[in-house]
Amino acid sequence: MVENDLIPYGLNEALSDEYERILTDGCVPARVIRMDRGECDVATFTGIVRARCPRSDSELSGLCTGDWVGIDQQSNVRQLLPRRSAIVRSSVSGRSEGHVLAANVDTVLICTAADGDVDLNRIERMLALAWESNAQPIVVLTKADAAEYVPLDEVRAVAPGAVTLAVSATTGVGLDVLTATLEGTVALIGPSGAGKSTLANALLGAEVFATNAVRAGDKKGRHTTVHRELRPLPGGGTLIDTPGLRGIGLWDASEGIERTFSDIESFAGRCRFGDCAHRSEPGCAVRAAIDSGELTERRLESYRKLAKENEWMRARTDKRLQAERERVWKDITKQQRRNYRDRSSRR
Ligand SMILES: Nc1nc2c(ncn2[C@@H]2O[C@H](COP(=O)(O)OP(=O)(O)OP(=O)(O)O)[C@@H](O)[C@H]2O)c(=O)[nH]1
Ligand SMILES: [Zn+2]
Repeated sequence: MVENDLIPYGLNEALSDEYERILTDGCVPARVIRMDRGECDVATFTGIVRARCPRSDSELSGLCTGDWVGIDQQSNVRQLLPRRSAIVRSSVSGRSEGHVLAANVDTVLICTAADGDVDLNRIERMLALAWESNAQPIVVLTKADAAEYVPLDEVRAVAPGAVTLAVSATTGVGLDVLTATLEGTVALIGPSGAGKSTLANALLGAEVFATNAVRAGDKKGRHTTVHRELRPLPGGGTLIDTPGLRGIGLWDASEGIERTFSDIESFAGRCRFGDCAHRSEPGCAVRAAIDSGELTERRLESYRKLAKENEWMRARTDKRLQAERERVWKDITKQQRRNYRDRSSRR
């Protein structure tokens, strides 16, 4: 196998089989490692290539970092493999679609600085986004060296089903455990200052050292290669370090919310009334859990807030979708009238 092939970028047997089934004549497999207005960098069997994205009105217009594609001999992206997962946030443009930030992500690292206010609500929001994307979340408390107290237990309690770890990129504490937990393509999310870039560099290790070589003359760092968003990790797997992943507006995340709050969902299953609002109803198992200290009022409130936001987003989307459908329908009707007129005038 050549050094530049696609295996460090995550190509495996299953994907190869899929490509074999769908690749059309003259196209070769490639993975999008960076998007750039109408063009993208893709990794191919023979190295990194600049490719042209499909036109914005094409079916493939929503291409993003992490996508597996087929490119033709002129380096045009022609085909897109079905995504195993997609991190989607509400679209800034207000269109009735979510905005895909990264595709085919297997592990989402939810980063929070341990030395500041550890915001549990925000962690829950990011968990909902991660679960919804179909990736496995890992909650990472960063900068553990700088924190007097690392609230691991408090964070574990709000992240059922996810591994929660404390790390320090500075001292290296916890990095071995984290590395061993990583699976496939890894993406980092978290607020500004959470230590995402520093952690990404620590995980990339030698790779970054090679790309940010120091010039001998003035000792200034210099990027010897262009910035890539998706890079191979030294121990296998890949890492997406996408600046855009800071955004955490939810996009239709009902399932993600259910998984994030699986404890509340299971308490709720034991409430006497099926439509219990968990406020003052008799036989409410959720209130009972709060009274016994198994659940916090904060967490219930956080759940309510995210569920409400999600409902609002869905309602808005439904309205937009409706409006878009009507517009399309009107266009079709107009076109039909025109055709009809043309035909009658030709008679
Ligand atoms: N003490 C300590 N400081 C850290 C550690 N990791 C990151 N920092 C510091 O925290 C600050 C923010 O780190 P970044 O890696 O830039 O954070 P980020 O999440 O990438 O921030 P944005 O790029 O704004 O999204 C920097 O000053 C880092 O030096 C750590 O493990 N220990
Ligand atoms: Zn109830």
